[in-house]
Amino acid sequence: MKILKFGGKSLANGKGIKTAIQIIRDKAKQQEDIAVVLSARGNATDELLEMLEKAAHKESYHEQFTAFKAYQSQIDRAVDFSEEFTTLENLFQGVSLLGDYSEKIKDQVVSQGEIIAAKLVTNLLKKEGVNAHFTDARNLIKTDNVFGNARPLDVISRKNVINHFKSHNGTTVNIVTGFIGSNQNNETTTLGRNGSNYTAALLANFLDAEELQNYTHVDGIFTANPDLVADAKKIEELSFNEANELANFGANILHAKTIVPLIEKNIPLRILNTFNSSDEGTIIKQKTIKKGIKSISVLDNVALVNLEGGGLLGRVGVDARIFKTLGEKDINVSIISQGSSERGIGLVIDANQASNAIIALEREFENDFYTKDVNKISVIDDVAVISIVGQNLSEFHKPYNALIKNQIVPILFNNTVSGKNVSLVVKKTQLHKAINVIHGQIFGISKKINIAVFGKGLVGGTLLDQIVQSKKDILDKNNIKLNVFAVADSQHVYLDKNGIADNWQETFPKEKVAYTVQQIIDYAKNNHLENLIAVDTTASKEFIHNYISLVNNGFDLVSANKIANTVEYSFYDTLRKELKKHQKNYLYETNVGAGLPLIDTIKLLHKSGEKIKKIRGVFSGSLSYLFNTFSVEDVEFSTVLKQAEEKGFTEPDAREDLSGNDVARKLLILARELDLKHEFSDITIQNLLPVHLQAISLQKFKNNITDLDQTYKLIKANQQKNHVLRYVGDLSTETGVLEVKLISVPSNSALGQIKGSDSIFEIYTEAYKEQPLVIQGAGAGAAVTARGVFGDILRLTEKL
Ligand SMILES: NC(=O)C1=CN([C@@H]2O[C@H](COP(=O)(O)OP(=O)(O)OC[C@H]3O[C@@H](n4cnc5c(N)ncnc54)[C@H](O)[C@@H]3O)[C@@H](O)[C@H]2O)C=CC1
Ligand SMILES: N[C@@H](CC=O)C(=O)O
Repeated sequence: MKILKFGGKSLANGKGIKTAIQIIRDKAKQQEDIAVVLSARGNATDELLEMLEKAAHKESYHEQFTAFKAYQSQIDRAVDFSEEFTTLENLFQGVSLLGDYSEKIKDQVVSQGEIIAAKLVTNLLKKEGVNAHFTDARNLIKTDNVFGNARPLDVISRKNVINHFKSHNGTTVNIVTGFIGSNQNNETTTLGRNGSNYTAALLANFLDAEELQNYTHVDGIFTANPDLVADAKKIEELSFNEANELANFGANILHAKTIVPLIEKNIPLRILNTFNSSDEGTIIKQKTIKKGIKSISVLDNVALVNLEGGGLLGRVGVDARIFKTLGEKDINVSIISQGSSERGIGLVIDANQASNAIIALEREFENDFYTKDVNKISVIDDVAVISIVGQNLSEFHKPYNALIKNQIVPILFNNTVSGKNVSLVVKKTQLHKAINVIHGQIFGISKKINIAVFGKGLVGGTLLDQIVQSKKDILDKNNIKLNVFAVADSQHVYLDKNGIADNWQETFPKEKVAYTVQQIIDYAKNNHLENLIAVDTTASKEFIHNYISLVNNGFDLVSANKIANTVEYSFYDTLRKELKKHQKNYLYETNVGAGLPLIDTIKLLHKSGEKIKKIRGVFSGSLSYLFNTFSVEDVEFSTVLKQAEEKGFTEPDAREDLSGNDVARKLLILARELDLKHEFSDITIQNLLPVHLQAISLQKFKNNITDLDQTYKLIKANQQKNHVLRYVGDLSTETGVLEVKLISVPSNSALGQIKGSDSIFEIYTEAYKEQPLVIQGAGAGAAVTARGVFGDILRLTEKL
């Protein structure tokens, strides 16, 4: 036999009840041996309780009652509910007169919901030709006298059920009311939370069913609550033990007491979706094939009570007193944590009981306060418990590290001795983010990286386009979801927590709003965005002052902007200390050589102890292009400069390149990588700009750009034969000299032979003494730079 159980939503008017009837009918027609257990339909239980409350407060419940009756009768007007409706009317009237009600009355009221459901379904099935039999569970499930949460009496209930099914067998399909029973005086009782599931589990146990099929409105048990984690996936199978842990820790589709009768008889429980008949659901059984982490569940209506005191050390019986005190107040402790120093004990309890718990504990430990053995009993009531069911402790460092990287420091930990369940208490405000971080980490379904791009000019804009083009591939290949939630220029931002549109260029002007960086930080916080990266593709001297605040607020940094690495050393140093303190990363590979792997190589050589003696080369892509072209073509200097600008090689203000500042910055960045604490002012720079073009506005400079032509014509003409101009940087760690200057070199030398916008870096080390290690390639350009920034982002995603 199979027991089928249908929940309230599966029996609601419309598609629910229609489909439920079809499912039962088809199984009956296929001569499956089934019994059906039903909850109240739709929101009937809640509505009955609301009306009862209204009656107790002498408020009018009549309108709601009329609507209730209409809803319940709507599907089949032939069913006679007069007995149930009259019972309810009488009960409400009585309660209204008294202005109060007991748990016993409440049970009589709510039980009508299940009775009405079972009567209706029986009738509908009969119309479909099924030999359905209305079965009132009050005649079968006998309970104690605890109204509202009655405990079934095993022996007598078992006997009643077996006898009933003996006399109603064969083609009969028993339609049983869930949730309700009766005591020895035949007074109606109810089985408490998840009571209908409990009835179904008891029936399965008493009748040795082969399976219990629980029809719900979801496809099964998920790796996490899909309302909180968009990436949550359905679990195919769970063991009873895992289901039990999930049940204990808030997976409200299950309840521990409903699993026990199934474990006893090894009866599988299948969670199915009434509305998705093609889905196999989740099966819960004794043994499963797949091992490992199965699900994350949450308890969010909890409080953490903390009892602290130096005098607790070595004292016998403290825990016993705590539990006795709480037990007397009927307060259940779901987690206890005590350090080996015994100076503090943390207890997780239901949030609604926190005040009672504090009052009771303060009373119990009153004398211990006087003797100063206990200093403090406090409560943190805005906490939540996340339980990772199936989590092996040996693997726990992964989600833990991910939490810390996202600035979520759990308040308390707890694990089961079997090592298959770890629970964390976190601040409720961090719950959403925490559960997503853990889920992404342990299921590896896809790790979501939330990116804010500051600066949407040449490099930033190209980067955004590259992300749009590649994000699907990256998701498919690497399981990484790149979610750009903010794009900003100097004044406006376009925000979307679910990711900017692919046509962001068109959307930006429509969606943009004025902003401060703090508002973007708050946006990320309020939307629980995890794995945050801020990308600086500005050339701004001001923007870098946001770096520390971004780092403090959980962002890792990627930057094409060279300013932060080249302002005074104290800033450089402070930023690194903040990064270390917050375990954040700052990647800036494109600062020198655009997309070339230069900084990484230098770092690696330096870290490995290889002494770098000298770095020399053409550091600037734009000046490389400028002099490569100008040296060999008969063309004006200003014309080539304009071409370099148009090709995106120059800085937003090309004078940054011509002044030598940009190359000097690159030199300084490399020097600092080698632990030289140089300042920008320590660099000897040959400025290629005549004085009158240096301090004027950018526009004026552009208008007078041809003023450069005569000077460079002369310099070019005065060179030795077969020589070309190159603007080079020279860094000597031995002398500490950093120099940038224009030189003339033989056209067949290494520097003389470079083409286009190529940069070339010659790295002389102890191992690479005579023949330097050479890195050469495009040293500027939006596409290569954006690709380099993208590379940094991807490098970071591996660390997150
Ligand atoms: N072009 C190249 O080959 C390379 C460029 N870089 C660096 O990339 C950076 C960007 O260069 P481009 O894209 O050519 O510049 P760009 O001028 O085209 O774009 C800069 C963008 O930053 C925005 N911006 C300015 N101040 C801002 C602020 N405070 N907050 C937010 N946005 C702000 C501007 O509105 C503009 O959209 C520069 O720092 C440059 O040194 C680095 C390596 C190579
Ligand atoms: N303007 C720079 C761009 C890269 O940093 C250069 O020309 O090298």
